[in-house]
Amino acid sequence: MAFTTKATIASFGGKLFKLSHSSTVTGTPMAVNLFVPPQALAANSTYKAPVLIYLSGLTCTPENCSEKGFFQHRASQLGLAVLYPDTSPRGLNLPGETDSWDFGAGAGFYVDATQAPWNKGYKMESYIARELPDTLFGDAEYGRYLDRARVAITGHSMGGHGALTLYLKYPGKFASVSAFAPIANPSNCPWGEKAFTGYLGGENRDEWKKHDATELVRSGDWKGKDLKMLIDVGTGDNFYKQGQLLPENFEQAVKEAGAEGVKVRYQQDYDHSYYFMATFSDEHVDHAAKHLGLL
Ligand SMILES: N[C@@H](CCC(=O)N[C@@H](CS)C(=O)NCC(=O)O)C(=O)O
Repeated sequence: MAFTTKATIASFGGKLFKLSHSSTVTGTPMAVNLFVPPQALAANSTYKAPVLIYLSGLTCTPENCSEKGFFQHRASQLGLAVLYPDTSPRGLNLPGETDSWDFGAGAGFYVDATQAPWNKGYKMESYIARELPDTLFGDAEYGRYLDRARVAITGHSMGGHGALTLYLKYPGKFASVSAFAPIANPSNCPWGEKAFTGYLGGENRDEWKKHDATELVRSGDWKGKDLKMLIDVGTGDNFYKQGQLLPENFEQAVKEAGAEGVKVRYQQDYDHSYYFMATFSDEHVDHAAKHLGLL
């Protein structure tokens, strides 16, 4: 069994499993929470739940969204599993790793670092896109609840950047994508510039483009393609007002690329907090469920 079960918690008729496993990619133990809906848990059930991966934002662990995002509410009704990974390796003890809240621990940015010392373990792209799903779906205890062929992705802020970029980088891997307040053009905002300088190198701006949702849309052949994408941004979000998110740049790139199926909604007065996610999580679950064949 690849996972150690730290806790099992009843939630909305299903179970939230708090897990830990040893990651080869990061070289550390990784915490991850998994919500399994009641349909898959019922005695003698052969139901395999499709999976929605939720990528969290800066400073988060798997707990933030499990406790106050309320994705379990609608996921339980529809028979959807939700996977909440961590946002970085923990405990590598790299110099400066815990000095700031927007870089290093809790701020892995869902890229594979190329720069020392971060290239030792800060490989969150490989971890989320490959190692975690491979390990989970192959696991004797937890894999049996899940349908590995039906996976969608969502995320918040840094995790919204992760969801959009992984979706665009790995066509076909995820049935749909959604995002709350995503860092949509990291090459042009302070959070992204700091992270990409540290993880990818300040001189490598061409490399940055491969990890920037706006640039990935700009450079790809998306004309007439249905991107199956839902994005919500709160107009009362201070990070939006400070220019950290830049969803308008993303919208402009989508328009120029001629892509279809991208819905960006500006939600009046909502801020950057989990009050915002909890308000719209049912709708983001429905978006994923539609593309996973559950609605
Ligand atoms: N620590 C930062 C805020 C960081 C922040 O807002 N993080 C967001 C993601 S970008 C979050 O989800 N925080 C955890 C929470 O609200 O539970 C500050 O002091 O301004």
